[in-house]
Amino acid sequence: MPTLISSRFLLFVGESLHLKRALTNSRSVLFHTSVKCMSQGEPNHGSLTLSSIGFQTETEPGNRSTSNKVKPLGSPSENIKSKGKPFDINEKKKKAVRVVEKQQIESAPFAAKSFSELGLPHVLIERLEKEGFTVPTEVQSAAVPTILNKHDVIIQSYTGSGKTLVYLLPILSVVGPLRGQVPQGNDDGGENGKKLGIEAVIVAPSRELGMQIVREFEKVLGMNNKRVVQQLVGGANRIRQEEALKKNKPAIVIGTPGRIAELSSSGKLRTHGCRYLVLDEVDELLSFNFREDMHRILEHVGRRSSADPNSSSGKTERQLIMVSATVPFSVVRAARSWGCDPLLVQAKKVVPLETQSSPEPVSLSRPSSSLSPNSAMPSQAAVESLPPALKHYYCVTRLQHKVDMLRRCIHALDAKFVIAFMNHTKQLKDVVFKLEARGMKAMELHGDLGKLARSTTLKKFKNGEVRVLVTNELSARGLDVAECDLVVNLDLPTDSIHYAHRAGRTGRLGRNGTVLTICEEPEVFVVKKLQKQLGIPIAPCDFSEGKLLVTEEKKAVSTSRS
Ligand SMILES: Nc1ncnc2c1ncn2[C@@H]1O[C@H](COP(=O)(O)OP(=O)(O)OP(=O)(O)O)[C@@H](O)[C@H]1O
Repeated sequence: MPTLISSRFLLFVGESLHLKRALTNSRSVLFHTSVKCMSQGEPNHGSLTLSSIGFQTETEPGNRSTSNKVKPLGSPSENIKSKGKPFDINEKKKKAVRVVEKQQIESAPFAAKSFSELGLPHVLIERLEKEGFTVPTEVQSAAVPTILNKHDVIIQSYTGSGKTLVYLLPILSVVGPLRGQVPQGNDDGGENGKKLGIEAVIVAPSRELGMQIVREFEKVLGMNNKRVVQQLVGGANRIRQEEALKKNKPAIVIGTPGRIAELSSSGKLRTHGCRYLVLDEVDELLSFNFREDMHRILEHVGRRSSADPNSSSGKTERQLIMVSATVPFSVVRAARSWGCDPLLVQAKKVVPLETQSSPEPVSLSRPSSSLSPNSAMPSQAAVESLPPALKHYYCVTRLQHKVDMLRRCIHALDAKFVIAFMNHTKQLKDVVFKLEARGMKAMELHGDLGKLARSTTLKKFKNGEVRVLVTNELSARGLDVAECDLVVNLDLPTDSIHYAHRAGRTGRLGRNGTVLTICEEPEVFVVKKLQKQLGIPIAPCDFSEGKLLVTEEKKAVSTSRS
């Protein structure tokens, strides 16, 4: 059902955006132009070549591209220079142009040995090194140069592979005090003391994820430059956010769809000059719940590139960056609607989106998907969404013994940071009570708690005061607790996408991690189907004498850590 609804939302957004254009002015024709722009290229279903991504030495019609030089990936300063020029968003006649430098994607360093290979400014690399970031991950190696070359992109890579830095680095290369050609010490985000307004909007589906992204930006920016970024998450004091926007004039805002849309509607957040729109956990942001807010954001944050080359709206062409570990076909469709010639970037490949032609069965994301005939097929949306080193198990027990099984598993694996997922908020308290009664420190985390309670709980979990975080889908996406060594499904996730995001809270950035699904006998076939959809082994297990025993094929093999 959620997929059906979200695809309806997409149709609604797509239709209404186009309809609006058609009704308001003659720009309706331009929609067709932009569609053409997306389908004109030669059919190419392999890796990119210069011609397949439309490399040309002439200026394209309209103002889409004005650059006629290909810069090799190894000339960082050139790359930065060409796009770092300040622009005056108030000068309406002078349309802001996003210069797309076509690049030879094959030369992307899919496993760069250092950040300096990626075309980032020196001052930014220095900051990264100070914070302990020395070697880029594979997806960072592939995606950072692609984004620096101004392509609209979908970034798909498994959980915990560092997708936040994938967009953070290109943005900070161009926006704020660490950008390429600005002398150090000028922390106003612009040249000659001029403020440039909001240049990047980053949208995340939950407050926790929004705040986490803010902290990642602040970490890289350093203490003295924190004010370049402003959080705009829901639940926080709106007046204070408005005052901070006025006073600090941040270049980058990060928030949840509701609060960003609210501030935009009230005129307190001006984003027409925005150059980057990032949708983190994009498949979640496309859900029905966010439809109106996302519609507002997509309409008001910059201007879709090539949507309207002759527009006099005064809006800047924005670069669209969509990110998730799971990319259902709805995201591909959305990227085609809202972006221009978007590329799909994965850890080891960069391909044009036209190659993603076959929509997966709609049933995939439905809660009932596990029962559908197609559900035993590997899911394009969810494969390669999980770190390969994760270990997956399931065990069978009665409903009333689930918490006891959870406790036995924690002891057997000597797990220190455990996240236990359930489907219904009301049941979380009961599990916390049972664990605490047996001397195991636990706390619940869900959306009905206030902002302060949520952040206090998370803080206590992160600093080790709480061993088990009992939570619902709220914590399934994006939450980054490096030490988390065990994820337990006390209730089955609704589908493989939800399984992937829950499981991905452990085993982050190459660490070890275990995922245990505790189910009842009649649910075992669902686990088998999840296993096939995700393309991973989920081994049956049991716990005996403080050890985890794999019970497959009647063999009992001890895999205890101790
Ligand atoms: N190159 C790097 N070197 C060291 N640490 C890194 C690097 N890149 C990212 N990290 C760290 O790895 C952790 C995971 O990164 P991040 O949360 O961006 O992953 P993700 O792919 O977005 O995960 P998810 O899909 O679950 O949201 C973070 O703590 C981040 O600071």
